[in-house]
Amino acid sequence: MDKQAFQEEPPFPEGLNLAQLEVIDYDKLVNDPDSDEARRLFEACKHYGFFYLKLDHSEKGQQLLDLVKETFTLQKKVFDLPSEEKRPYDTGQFLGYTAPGGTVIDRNGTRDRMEVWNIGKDDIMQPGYSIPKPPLLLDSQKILQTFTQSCHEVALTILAALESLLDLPKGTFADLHRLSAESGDHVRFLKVPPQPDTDRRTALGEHTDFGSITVLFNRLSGLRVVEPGRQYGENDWDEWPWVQPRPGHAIINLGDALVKFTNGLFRSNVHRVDPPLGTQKLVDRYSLIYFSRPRDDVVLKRLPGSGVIPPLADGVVEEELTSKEWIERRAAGKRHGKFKGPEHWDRMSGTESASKAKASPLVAV
Ligand SMILES: O=C(O)CCC(=O)C(=O)O
Ligand SMILES: [Fe+2]
Repeated sequence: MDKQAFQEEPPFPEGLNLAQLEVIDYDKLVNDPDSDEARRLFEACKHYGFFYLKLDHSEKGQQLLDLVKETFTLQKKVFDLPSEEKRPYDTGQFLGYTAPGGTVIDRNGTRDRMEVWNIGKDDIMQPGYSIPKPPLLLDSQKILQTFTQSCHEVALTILAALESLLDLPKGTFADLHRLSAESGDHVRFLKVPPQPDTDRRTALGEHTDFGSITVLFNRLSGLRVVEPGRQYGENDWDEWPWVQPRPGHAIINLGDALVKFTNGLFRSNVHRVDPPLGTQKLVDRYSLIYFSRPRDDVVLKRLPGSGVIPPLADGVVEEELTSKEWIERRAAGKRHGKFKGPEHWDRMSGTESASKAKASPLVAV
């Protein structure tokens, strides 16, 4: 049996230019946050800002993989609900349901080719929140809670290893990302349906994630990233490397908050989702994602007290934006009805230009 293939999915297409991402062992990070593995993680965060997290040979990791399987089944059932049952939950807000074509994916206002359900962490963990949901999701509170706790733990484990190498006081990141504090963390169900051969387009446009650590599970081709240091012209759109999902692994990427905390030492890589290729183009593409973000009230600025984080350049004054304000600004006009044109789009951007410009070489550990 090919260990790199998902048995229940059509095979990953051959001959694609693949992103060469590091593989980091979750078990080693859990057991020794000061190991060589942590140093490799640190280098991967400076270089690609994306890496694989190997989960399948530890008990904790395997528990998460079992949950992922269960949650994939749940999301399929949720998206299989008839449109009229889903539509009432599409209120134009970031959290809740977004029907296909409900967001714009570029500065020209092109519509997406995906279906999304964003479920807030506070809604999942705090019973009083209760954003309206269909019975299927209300009945699944327990599995969503366990998935949230498990992914949050993954994020904190990664952050603890990074914190030590950033020479920050122990517990800095744990405090900035408390599970019990209000924050923009959320679970995302994402479905990209097959597209006709005559009209195939990017499903989710290029972007950086807004928060700290993204824990992503997908099974098909589609995800594409920017190769560090490579400058892409308009015509090189099809040269972005593809990320091949690996059974037993999560794909992890860093978001804007970590770029801001580290004054650009870490990279929040620009990525997008194209329709799958080969025989994978015939089936629905699902992803299951946990976005971890700093507490709502945290101001996204260079963290003090580290000799490793580069100092601000002379004359640079950082903006005073909280994590909540940052997410609102970035998400604000992406809903189709709220989009106000290319300049408006540019004002919603995050750390994309820094991500594309910078290239820290991968240092071997
Ligand atoms: O589906 C994927 O592979 C990536 C999705 C993504 O980048 C996102 O939802 O922010
Ligand atoms: Fe993303």
